[in-house]
Amino acid sequence: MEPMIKVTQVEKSFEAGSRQIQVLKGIHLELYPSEWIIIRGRSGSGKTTLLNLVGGLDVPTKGEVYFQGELISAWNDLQRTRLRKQKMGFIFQAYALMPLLSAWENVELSLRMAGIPRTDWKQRVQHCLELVGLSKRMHHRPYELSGGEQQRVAIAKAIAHKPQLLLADEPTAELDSQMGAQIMRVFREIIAEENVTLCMTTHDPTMMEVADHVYEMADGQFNGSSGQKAEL
Ligand SMILES: Nc1ncnc2c1ncn2[C@@H]1O[C@H](COP(=O)(O)OP(=O)(O)OP(=O)(O)O)[C@@H](O)[C@H]1O
Repeated sequence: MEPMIKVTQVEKSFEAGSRQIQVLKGIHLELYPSEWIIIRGRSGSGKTTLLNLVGGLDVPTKGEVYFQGELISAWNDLQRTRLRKQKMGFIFQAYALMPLLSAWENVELSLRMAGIPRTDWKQRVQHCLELVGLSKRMHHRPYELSGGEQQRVAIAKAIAHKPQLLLADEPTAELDSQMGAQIMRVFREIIAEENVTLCMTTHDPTMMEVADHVYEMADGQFNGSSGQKAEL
């Protein structure tokens, strides 16, 4: 089977005044369809930088990033934006919901932005909100929801247009451990139901056993991989 994502010998440096800071120092990563991987590491180790490269938000200084066999690190901004819009969904630490819109309207907005025909909205919004366990809170606005519920709306939004790859940057950082575990269960269900592939970052050691693979990032490099799937 061909990997969905392949990262080969990737390096990334940033200019800081007259200095160059090398943040990624030779990363190799393969992510297969319907797999769930976690990139774990301390703050500043380079997790977000790597996720941005996998999601085509940025390009490496050296090395290659492939998506479904296409060398996306050589693509221009417009091509990468189009790819993100069609095939990827993003989830962040802060839930990024529209505060005046209900959960339902937030998910609907995501379908509108993705250019999905209006006739498909109702069924898809309902399905996504049910999938994240919010069937009883569909018409609540974000301020009427707990942090965990808001993050679940954000997940419903991110999967609404049926992306193949889901990228989640510290999705549980703002939540207590119980709500964090609930988000992990939601992810597992989404992978099973929607055949989505998930790449997420965390610095929480308790999250490790849920994924297919855990990559430990330290100072811009992987310390080897580990981790076995466990029951939630
Ligand atoms: N655009 C940029 N310009 C300069 N330095 C940057 C830039 N983006 C990231 N860095 C630096 O790269 C290093 C790694 O940042 P990154 O956000 O990837 O780490 P992280 O592991 O995701 O950390 P956190 O868990 O705190 O989000 C940090 O030292 C950061 O300051």
